[in-house]
Amino acid sequence: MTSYLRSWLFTQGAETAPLPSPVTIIQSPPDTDGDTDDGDTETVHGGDDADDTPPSFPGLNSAQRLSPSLPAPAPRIFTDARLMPPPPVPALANRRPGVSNSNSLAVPLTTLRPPSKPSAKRGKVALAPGHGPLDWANLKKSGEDLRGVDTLLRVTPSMLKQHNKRDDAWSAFNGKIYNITHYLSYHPGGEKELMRVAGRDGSKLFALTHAWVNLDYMLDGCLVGFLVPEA
Ligand code: HEM
Repeated sequence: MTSYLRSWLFTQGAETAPLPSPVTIIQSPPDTDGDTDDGDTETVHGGDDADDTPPSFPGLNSAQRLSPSLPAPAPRIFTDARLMPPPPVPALANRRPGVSNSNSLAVPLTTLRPPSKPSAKRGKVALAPGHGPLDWANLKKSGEDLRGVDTLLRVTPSMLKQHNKRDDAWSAFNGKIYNITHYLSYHPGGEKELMRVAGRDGSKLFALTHAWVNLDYMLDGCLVGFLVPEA
């Protein structure tokens, strides 16, 4: 093939025309029949048969070359958010304090209620030195008699009423009678507050003030007996 072309070139005016450069690209008119493999190559190689010339890109006849050169559209990049919608908001995130949620796994309503505003009346008092909670715990362990009675008693309301003094104070809490005399100076709310229930049933006031306090544990060494109706 190459030798044929070379001989053709030489016979067509070898005397006047200079020799073609070793590699010459000759652009042929567009192939009308679309047949590109018929041996009519567009490139003529000089020298040997080695073909190291990269192909034209885009191809000489490609539609890309024919179309007006428009800027390439920016690639559309889909982010994760576009491809995958955000997860649904969990039901617990929508809950409102104090509002019932039909979801059975919801936190119990009692824990969703907003905390009550602290009352202006409430407040801890400065306890005397040696009268902190740990001191009270140590006093209970000391074995000192905090009850003032030998055996547990059946206490009627009228009996209870007689123990309403600072140095002899009993009070009823949930059916149990406690001698609160020794505890008065250890009470974080102050003696005065605690004395309000001396000689009477303090269950309601206690529950309204600080129901979370473990009274039965704190005063276990002060148990006097049990509240019973009048005979
Ligand atoms: C004998 C039964 C009682 C015991 C064992 C007791 C025990 C306590 C304890 C442990 C605290 C500290 C609570 C805390 O830091 O969270 C406290 C605080 C207080 N208590 Fe009592 N209490 C008793 C009865 C009462 C009663 C009947 C009243 C009301 C008349 C009362 C009024 C207060 C007040 C106002 C405080 C301060 C609350 C605060 O920290 O804001 N306590 N009490």
